[in-house]
Amino acid sequence: MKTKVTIDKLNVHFGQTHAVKDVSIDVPENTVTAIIGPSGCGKSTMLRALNRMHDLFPNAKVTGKVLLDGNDIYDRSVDPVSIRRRVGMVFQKPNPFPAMSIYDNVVAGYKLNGRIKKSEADEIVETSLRRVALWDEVKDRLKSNSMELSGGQQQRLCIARTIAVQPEVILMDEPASALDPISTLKIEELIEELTEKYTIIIVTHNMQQAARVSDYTAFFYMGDLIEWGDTKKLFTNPEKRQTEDYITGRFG
Ligand SMILES: Nc1ncnc2c1ncn2[C@@H]1O[C@H](COP(=O)(O)OP(=O)(O)OP(=O)(O)O)[C@@H](O)[C@H]1O
Repeated sequence: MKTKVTIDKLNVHFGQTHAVKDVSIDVPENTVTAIIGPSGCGKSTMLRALNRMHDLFPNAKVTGKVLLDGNDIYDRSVDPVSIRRRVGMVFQKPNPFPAMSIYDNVVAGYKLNGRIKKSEADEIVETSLRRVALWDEVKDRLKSNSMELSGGQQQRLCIARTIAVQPEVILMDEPASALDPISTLKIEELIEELTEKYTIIIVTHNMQQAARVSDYTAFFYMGDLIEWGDTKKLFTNPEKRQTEDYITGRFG
């Protein structure tokens, strides 16, 4: 299987805090990798290092390498904006642009590439909304404000906005933790479908969710990667004692 993202001896510091410690992981293409671990162990920090979001935090220092298709995204010649286009992100709380319609939200990122024809925008909106299974629910009110949607619908809209720019990798930071069980199920089903086209890395607090949606799991503890590998194996026959203690609920 082709490796899409190679994380090689990655470290992230915030001043004195060493949040991610010498982490190396290979992420195979068209799979879901879950990042799990107790609060504060560095999951979100790890995720944000994968599309250079830390460039936006003046106190963050990233060392080591992150390769996308073999090329270092931290290389000096690389424009971080182009990386964020290839590596999209979905956040914990649905964050549609509040002043915009459903339609405009979907094409918002795409339009940054320059002016587009209405027919092209129409097609992107329909394709993206169909892919997140939201089209039938909203096709008759595309010009309504996005805030009129439920939380679960808003999150699917945000995923549609992310995929509209045709990324290669999608980072998801607890994408379902603010949602009810039915919306959560829809997001989980969607994640599975999206692996046909994308490589997905998801941070989740919910171990059942990690076990349900992911092919590979990485367990972090206090900034260290304790163990990573096949999800079924990690949850049934972990190699490290700390992993076993965590997945059996002995701490965290
Ligand atoms: N912008 C920042 N400035 C300073 N310290 C930070 C920043 N972001 C994260 N940290 C610190 O880095 C460490 C890891 O935080 P991170 O948010 O990655 O953990 P997490 O595993 O995602 O936690 P949670 O599950 O609670 O969201 C923590 O000690 C946190 O306080």
